[in-house]
Amino acid sequence: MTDRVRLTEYARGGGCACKIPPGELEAMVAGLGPATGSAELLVGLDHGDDAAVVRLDERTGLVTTADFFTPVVDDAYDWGRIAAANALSDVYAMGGTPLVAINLLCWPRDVLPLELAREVLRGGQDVAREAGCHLAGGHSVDDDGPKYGLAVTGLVRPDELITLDAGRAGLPLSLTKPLGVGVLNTRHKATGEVSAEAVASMTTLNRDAARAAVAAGIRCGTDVTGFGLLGHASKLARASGLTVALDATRVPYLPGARAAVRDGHVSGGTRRNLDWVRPWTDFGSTGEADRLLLADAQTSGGLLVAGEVPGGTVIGELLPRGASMVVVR
Ligand SMILES: Nc1ncnc2c1ncn2[C@@H]1O[C@H](COP(=O)(O)OP(=O)(O)OP(=O)(O)O)[C@@H](O)[C@H]1O
Ligand SMILES: [Mg+2]
Repeated sequence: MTDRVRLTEYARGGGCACKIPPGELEAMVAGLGPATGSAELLVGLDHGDDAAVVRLDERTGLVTTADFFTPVVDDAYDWGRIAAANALSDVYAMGGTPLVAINLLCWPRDVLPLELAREVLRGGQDVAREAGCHLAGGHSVDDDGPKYGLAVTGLVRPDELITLDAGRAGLPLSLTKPLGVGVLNTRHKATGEVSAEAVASMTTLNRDAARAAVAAGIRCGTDVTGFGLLGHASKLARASGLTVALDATRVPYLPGARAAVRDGHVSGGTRRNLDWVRPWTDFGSTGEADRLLLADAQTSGGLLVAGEVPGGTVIGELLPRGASMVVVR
C-alpha cells in the first residue's frame, strides 16, 4: 500500500509554495508587537527575519523558529529529510547553530498508513542527526492533509547574528544553492518525474554555508524559501534601506529548471511572488521565463548573503536606495 501512495497528491500547494503569500502574511501579523517578555529581544517581528532571537547573556542568543508544510515529493523519507533541512535552515540563516528540535506532524490517519508517517519522521531524524541537533519530541495532529516540519531552538553569538537589516551599499550578494527546486517539484507533482539534483539540493543542510558566512564576517542575509529569490531579496532591500541589483545571467539553476518553466510547471505561489515584487522591481528587458525563475518558490533553498562566501555564487550587489528597490539586469 505504501508503495502506491503518491504523497504530493495530498498537497494543495507544494512545500514552501503552500505558505500564505508575503503581502497577506505581513498584513496579518502587522501590529502584533511590541515585545512583552522580560528577556531582551534581539530579533523580533520588525522585518520578518528567519527566526526570533532573545539574549540569554552577553555572549549568547537563543534562536527559535518553526516550519512545516505539505509534501513536496512522493517519497516519504525524502520529504521528511527535506522538511527538516528546511526548518533547520532558519537557524543557520541567522548565523546560529541548532541545538534541539521537536517534530510537528499533521496526518490524515484514516487515509494514509502510519508506517508512512514513520518514514517521514525517520527522514527528519536522520537530517537532525546530521546537523548535530537533538530531535527530542513533537506534536501530532489528525488532519485532512499531511504536513510535517520542526520547531527548532538554537544558539547564536549576538555579535555573529545575520539579519535582514544589516546590509551596506557596495557589498556583493551571494547565493549558496542554485534555484529551480520549485518548478522541478511542481513538475514532479504533475508527472511523477524525480529530479535527483533537486532532492539532493533540498536535503543539503545550510550549515556549512552559514559557518562560512559567519567566518567571512557576513552580518546580513536570509535563506531563499517560499517567497523566491526576488521576494527574499526584496525583504532584505527593504529592511536595509537599500536597492538590490541582481545580474540574472549569473544566477545558477538546477538542471531541467528552465525546461520545467517552459513546460508550464509553475506553482501559484511562484506567480504570487512575482506579482508581489512587481511594483518595486525594475526588470529591464528580462523575459517572463527568467522573471518566473527568479520568483520561483524554493523549499530548503540556499542562503542569500551580503558578502562573498566560499562555495557561493555572486549574483548581484547592494546599492544605495534608488528609484526601484530591486533591479534585475
Ligand atoms: N502566524 C504568525 N504570527 C507571527 N509571526 C509570523 C506568523 N507567520 C509568520 N510570521 C513571521 O513572519 C516572518 C516571515 O515568515 P516566514 O515563514 O516567511 O519566514 P521563514 O520562517 O524565514 O520562512 P522559511 O521557512 O520559508 O524560510 C517571520 O519573521 C515569521 O516569524
Ligand atoms: Mg527563512
